[in-house]
Amino acid sequence: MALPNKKSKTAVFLINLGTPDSPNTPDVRKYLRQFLMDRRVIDIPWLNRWLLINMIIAPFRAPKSAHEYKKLWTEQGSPLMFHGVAVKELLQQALGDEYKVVLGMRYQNPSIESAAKELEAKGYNKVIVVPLFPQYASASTGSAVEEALRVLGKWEITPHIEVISKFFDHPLFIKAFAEIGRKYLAERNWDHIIFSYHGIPERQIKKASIGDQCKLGTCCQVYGSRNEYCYRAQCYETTRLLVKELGLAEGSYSVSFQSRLGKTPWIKPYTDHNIEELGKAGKKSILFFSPSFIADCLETTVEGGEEYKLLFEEHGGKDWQLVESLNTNPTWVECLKDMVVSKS
Ligand SMILES: C=CC1=C(C)c2cc3[nH]c(cc4nc(cc5[nH]c(cc1n2)c(C)c5CCC(=O)O)C(CCC(=O)O)=C4C)c(C)c3C=C
Ligand SMILES: [Fe+2]
Ligand SMILES: [Fe+2]
Repeated sequence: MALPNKKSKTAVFLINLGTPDSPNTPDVRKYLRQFLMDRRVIDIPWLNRWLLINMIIAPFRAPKSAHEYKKLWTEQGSPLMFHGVAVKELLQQALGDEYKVVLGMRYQNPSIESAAKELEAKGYNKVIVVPLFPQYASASTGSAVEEALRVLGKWEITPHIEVISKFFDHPLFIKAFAEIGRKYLAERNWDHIIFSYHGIPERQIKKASIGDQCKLGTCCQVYGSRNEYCYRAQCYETTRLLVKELGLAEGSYSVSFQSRLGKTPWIKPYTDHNIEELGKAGKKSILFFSPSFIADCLETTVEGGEEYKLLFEEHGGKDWQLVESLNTNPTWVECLKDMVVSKS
C-alpha cells in the first residue's frame, strides 16, 4: 500500500535565537534566564552560572535590557519574530507543497518543542534543521542543533535528520547582504565601512578549535579546512566575500565584534573601540554592516543603529548609517530554498 502523500513530505525546521514575549521586565527576565542558563552560552560551572544569573542578570540586567527592548518593539512586536514568521511563509511558498516549513525559537516562543510537536503529529519522517545563524558558533548554532536533536530524538519514529550548520559563504547569502548594502554605497562616499559581528568569549573559540589551535590573531584571516569551525575565521571569510562582491577597496573597511557581556576577554577587535578610534582618526561618515544576523533585532537596530551612532558622534563622527538585515529580502529566501533543496 502506498504511503499517504503527506508522509513523503520533508519538514524544514527553521530555528532562530528567540526574543522575549514582550518588552516588559518580567518577560525579558524570563528570556534572559533561559538564554543565559544555557551552558553553551555562558560556559562556566553550573553553580557559578546560576549565581551570576540570579544575583546580577535577573535583578540588574533584566530591567536595563527591558528598557532597550522597549526601543526596539513595534506594533507588530519584536522584529526577530515578525521577520521570522514572514520568512517562514515566503519559504513555504517558494518550496511548495512537497515541504512543510516550521519556525521554532531556541529560547521562549514558539519553542522548538512546540514546532516539533506539530511535525510529529503529521508524521513527517525527514527533517532539515536550519539554524538561522550564518557563522557556526557553539553558543548559537550548536545550542539550536543540540535542542532540536533532543526534541526530535524523542519521537516514536525517529526521523531522518539533515542539518545546515553554517552558510556564511553561501553565494546567495553574500549576494543578499550586498544587495542591501549597495543601496547605501550608491548614495554617497563613506569615509569608512564597518563589518561588525556578534562577539563570543575567546575561550569558546579555543574550545571549538579542532586540529590547529586558534591563536585569535591573523590565523583567522585565512579560512580553510584547518579552521572550518572557527567562528572568527568564518566572520573574516564572510567579510572577504562581501568586500569582493561590493568591490570595496583595501583600507576602506574594518572587521570588529560587538555585544560583549561580562569581564572575560571576548574576541577582538571590539566594535566600540573600533568606532572610538575611527572617530578620533577624523572619519566623519560610517556605513555599518552586521552580517552575523539574518533579521533585525536588538543587536542591529538598537546597538548598531542607535548606541554606536551616539558613540561615533561623541568621538567626532557625523553621519552613521546602519545597513538593515536580510529580513524578507527575496535573495535571502532564495538562499534558504537553495540550501534546503541541496539537502533534500
Ligand atoms: C555570554 C553571552 C552571549 C553569547 C555568547 C552570545 C552569542 C550570540 N548571540 C547571538 C545572537 C543574538 N544575541 C542577541 C541578544 C543577546 N545576546 C546576549 C548574550 C550572548 N550572546 C544577551 C544577554 C542578549 C539579550 C540582550 C541583552 O540583554 O543585551 C540577539 C537579539 C535578540 C532579540 O530579541 O532581538 C541575537 C540575534 C549569536 C549569533 C551569538 C553567537 C555567535
Ligand atoms: Fe547574543
Ligand atoms: Fe581562528
